[in-house]
Amino acid sequence: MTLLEVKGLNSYYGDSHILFDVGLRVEKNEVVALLGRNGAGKSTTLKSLMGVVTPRSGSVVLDGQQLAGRKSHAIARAGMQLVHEERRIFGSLNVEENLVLAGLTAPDRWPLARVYEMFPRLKERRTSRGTDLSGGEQQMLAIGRALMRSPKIVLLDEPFEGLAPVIVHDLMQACRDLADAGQTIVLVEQNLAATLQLAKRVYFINNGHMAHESSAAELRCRPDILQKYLGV
Ligand SMILES: Nc1ncnc2c1ncn2[C@@H]1O[C@H](COP(=O)(O)OP(=O)(O)OP(=O)(O)O)[C@@H](O)[C@H]1O
Repeated sequence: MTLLEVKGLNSYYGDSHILFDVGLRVEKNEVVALLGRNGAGKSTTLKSLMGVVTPRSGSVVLDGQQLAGRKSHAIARAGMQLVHEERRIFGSLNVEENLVLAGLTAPDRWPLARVYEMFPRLKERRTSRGTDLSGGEQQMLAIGRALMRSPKIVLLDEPFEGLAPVIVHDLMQACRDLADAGQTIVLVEQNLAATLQLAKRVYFINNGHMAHESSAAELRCRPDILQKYLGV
């Protein structure tokens, strides 16, 4: 079943046309990745889905509901969550307060215990303030906050960026558990190995245009595609 269907998305920053008729589809329970060179438009795509950037035209249908043109808070209520690259958490609040606050206005929410089961590290650190967390813990908290709202779909913008390999390993495991539990995810990530381990399908975006779609399995034996769209 298709959970998210995006068609003909055009987004701008001021007069700069950034996304050109972007389209993509995500099945329920699927992990889909969006890859592309720096500045290709990956973050802008996620922001356009979430209403952080308002697309000038196009359609974003989540579970039968048209979301294009709506405000982010309305899109969040409809079941979408974006975990920003810059991990928006409250530094002065502790882990548990951050989580509880995230769930407060949600129409539906995960029990705290379920987030702690997914991220045991957050349970250990539940009384620590946001500012006292490591980068990896902050990322776990940012994802945990999104999960508190029981989203139909989570958009992850470079979750592994700037993290030490050992932390990436732990976070990867948590993301895999999340995917195995049926969470639908759209992932933007520079770490190709991690992306291909998590995602089932991959879209390549090039200069704001959706350029190619491939299964992760195919990509593992087609370095030419990676070379063409990522230069790696
Ligand atoms: N707030 C902004 N105002 C103006 N232009 C922007 C803004 N944010 C991004 N851009 C431009 O839009 C284009 C797409 O940027 P975007 O951040 O979506 O790319 P990306 O694929 O996520 O790249 P990266 O991997 O470097 O994060 C780039 O040319 C970028 O310079």
